[in-house]
Amino acid sequence: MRSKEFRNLVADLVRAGEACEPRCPHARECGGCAYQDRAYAGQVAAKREALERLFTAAGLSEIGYDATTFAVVASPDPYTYRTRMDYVATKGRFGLRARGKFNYIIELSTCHLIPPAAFAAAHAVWVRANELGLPDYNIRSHEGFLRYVVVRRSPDDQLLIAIVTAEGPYAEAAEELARTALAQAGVVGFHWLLNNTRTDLSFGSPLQHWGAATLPMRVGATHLMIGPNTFFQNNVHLLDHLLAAVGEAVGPVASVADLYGGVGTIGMHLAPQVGQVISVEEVAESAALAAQHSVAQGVTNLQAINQDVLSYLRTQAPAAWPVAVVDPPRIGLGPEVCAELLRIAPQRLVYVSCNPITLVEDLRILGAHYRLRHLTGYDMFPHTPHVEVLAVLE
Ligand SMILES: C[S@@+](CC[C@H](N)C(=O)[O-])C[C@H]1O[C@@H](n2cnc3c(N)ncnc32)[C@H](O)[C@@H]1O
Repeated sequence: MRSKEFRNLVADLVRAGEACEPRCPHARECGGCAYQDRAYAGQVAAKREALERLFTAAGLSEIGYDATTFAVVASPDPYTYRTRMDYVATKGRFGLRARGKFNYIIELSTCHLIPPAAFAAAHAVWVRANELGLPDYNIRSHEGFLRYVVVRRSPDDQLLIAIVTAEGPYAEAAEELARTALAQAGVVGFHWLLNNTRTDLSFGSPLQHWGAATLPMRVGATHLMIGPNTFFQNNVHLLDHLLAAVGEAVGPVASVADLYGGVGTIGMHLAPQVGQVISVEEVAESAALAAQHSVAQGVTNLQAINQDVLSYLRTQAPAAWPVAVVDPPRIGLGPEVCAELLRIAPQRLVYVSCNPITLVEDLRILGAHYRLRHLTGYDMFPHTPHVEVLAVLE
């Protein structure tokens, strides 16, 4: 099954579920939420059914998949769950893309994917930008300045705001936007990021910041920090559950490789229960934050390595560590990383996947030497077709 086919299958199954009144007035047209008009329990059941069909069609039962025990864990709250929202500023509108229409932005007066205060802070920056006469960015003609207002939000509702802009003579206005942002409830810092390319990305190189440079993210007993560009797990309500399941799957081992380690969210969680964590991450800023987190909290058994996973694996001897956790981006591990894992052959692989299609491709390769011991879905992205899966192989 291809990604598009899987998305369509999820959509068809969700649409066949029980209807409900969406909480958001924009839900029927906004691309941010596709399924708010379907009861949440039905959304979770539909994702379970879609995954079950995917895994069965892929023949995963040959490596130990058991449809009778497979479940998808619901988000404790399907609203206000996100740690990041990227609102587009273009052609006098501030909001998200219309469903199925890349170039049309729905003007949002509210958004239920983040807490009201987080939306209000981002919106206040947009309102002030208009008062200052700051031109927004035209995504067709590529003229203008303000491209995105990004809000990063911590589990305890502190906020980091960023504007992503093209180049322009607006340093004073940016300063004024920073003042506005920092006056909003919960905002600890404001970043000005430059994206001077034609590529429509809500990331950019840091130009200047006001207030705190990073946002404190407390996850369970762990204290982490993220910058405006750094990856962080998406769902504040379900993250503890996912981390607990990863911890249980890893167990009290001598060492664990945390591959695609990011800022150390999983590695720091595992550090108290294992002898050593080796966290491997290719983005320098994230790897540096993982190292800072361990130093700041007196964690002496986490080593943060700034390297591409494949090149790191090529330096490792067979049985280098008894357990590896892999949490790759949507493209998955791919054949080369899988081949290296098969060569090193840790006793257990704990795979956190944000893309079931690439997970299945990787599991078919890893199935040459591994059996599936556990498979659970996590609905980290309510109201969207996305779903996370945790797979444990031995
Ligand atoms: C899905 S995120 C997981 C991050 C982390 N495990 C967490 O829980 O926050 C994937 C991470 O892999 C990193 N990454 C992507 N490709 C990589 C590669 N080839 N080698 C190392 N890290 C990579 C990304 O920068 C990102 O931080």
